Amino acid sequence: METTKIGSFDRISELKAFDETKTGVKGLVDAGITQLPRIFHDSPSNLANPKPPSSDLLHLTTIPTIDLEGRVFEDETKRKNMVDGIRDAAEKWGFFQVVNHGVPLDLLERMKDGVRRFNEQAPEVKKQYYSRDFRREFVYTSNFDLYTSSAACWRDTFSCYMAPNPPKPQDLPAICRDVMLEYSKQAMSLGEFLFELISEALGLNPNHLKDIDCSKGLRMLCHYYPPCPEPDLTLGTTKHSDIAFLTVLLPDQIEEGLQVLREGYWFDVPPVPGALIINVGDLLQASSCSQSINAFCSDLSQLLVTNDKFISSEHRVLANRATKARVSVGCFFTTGIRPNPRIYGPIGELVSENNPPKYREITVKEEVMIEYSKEVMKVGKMLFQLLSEALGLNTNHLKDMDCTNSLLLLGHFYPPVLQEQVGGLQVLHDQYWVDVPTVPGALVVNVGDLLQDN
Ligand SMILES: O=C(O)CCC(=O)C(=O)O
Ligand SMILES: [Fe+2]
Repeated sequence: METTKIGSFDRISELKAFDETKTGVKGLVDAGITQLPRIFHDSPSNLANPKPPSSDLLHLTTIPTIDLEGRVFEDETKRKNMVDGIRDAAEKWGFFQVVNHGVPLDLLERMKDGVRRFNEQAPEVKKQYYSRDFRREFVYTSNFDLYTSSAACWRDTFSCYMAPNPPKPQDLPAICRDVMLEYSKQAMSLGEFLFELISEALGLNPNHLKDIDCSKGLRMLCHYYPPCPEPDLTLGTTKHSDIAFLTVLLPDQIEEGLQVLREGYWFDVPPVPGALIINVGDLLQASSCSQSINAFCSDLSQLLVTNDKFISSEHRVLANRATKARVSVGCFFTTGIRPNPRIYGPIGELVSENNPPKYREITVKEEVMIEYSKEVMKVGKMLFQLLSEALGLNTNHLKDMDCTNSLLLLGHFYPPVLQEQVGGLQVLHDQYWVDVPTVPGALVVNVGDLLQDN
């Protein structure tokens, strides 16, 4: 089928042409396209939407909703119910919704309006923020992984680190500046309260997770999912788990679209009026991403802190089949860009003779390695598809032989002779050493012994 064959059209040129418009998928909708461009066509296996047979639904219903009423009044019985509810949800789903969370409902609406307004303003204004340079304070882009994923998603996003060092107001677009600053403060305060409840749910002192800085860094990702002309051929966000301690997600109440993977089935997250969706991220404790990154990286990716008590579930967003845009705002509690990396590892109190530590300690720098290795896995999968086709085989042939199952990451440092962009790598070709030229932003790929030995 043409849509799954990555090598059957000039994908890179089409990706570049799309990227250079700097107006994202919203720009395609404005141009009136009625067919989905090929760069967005995803594979049937990624699009599959297996639902559990009805008998299985008895024990797997839906993600729980927890009432946080009493957050302000410090009601002890209510607090115990919250803690119990969170423990159960975080162990079984890694996801829950919260109502009566204390964030003003009109602020939720104003925040979503801010995201809509940014994306729906004149293209010339938006374009000045479009970039793939994530060192910038505020970045608007379409698909962070545009050039590395096997299919682009029907989604545009803007993002910004809001804590520990909030941006200067003038670094944020005027159209959503005030509401971003106001909403992120509220999300921080809710997050701090949730980290207290989560600490208690783990049998720890309420301040434990706050004291190890889990609630200090906040990254905000605002997504815009315009109506998709062919929503059965692509996704809004592909399957992933969040690289964070905890995520507070403000969903659009109108449309469903977010799904959580549990026991191999995709569960829709139902809209609950006024609710925020909370999910455990990889740093609080991941289990799912470990399946994709093995070998050396597995003990890094299967992170830490709760020693497997809580799960970081994989989730995705279906392409928007409604007539109006769907928006969402994710607030990710993360270690952020911290000058002195602190070490995270399974919390001592959660480790015992019967429950030995499953993960070793990692530093924040290793968190970057995990993020990088996840990206490299994606590039690798795409390259193995192209290599299979180059060998005249079925696109998935090498992947099906498990060639993409494990990854060994070696970080080399050559002081002080070699410098970045200076080169140094040589390949023996016809008995001559040929320099590998430096190409800015490029990755060097080579065939290994296992793919073909001579
Ligand atoms: O848009 C959504 O509902 C979810 C987005 C998400 O999962 C993410 O940004 O990590
Ligand atoms: Fe996510």
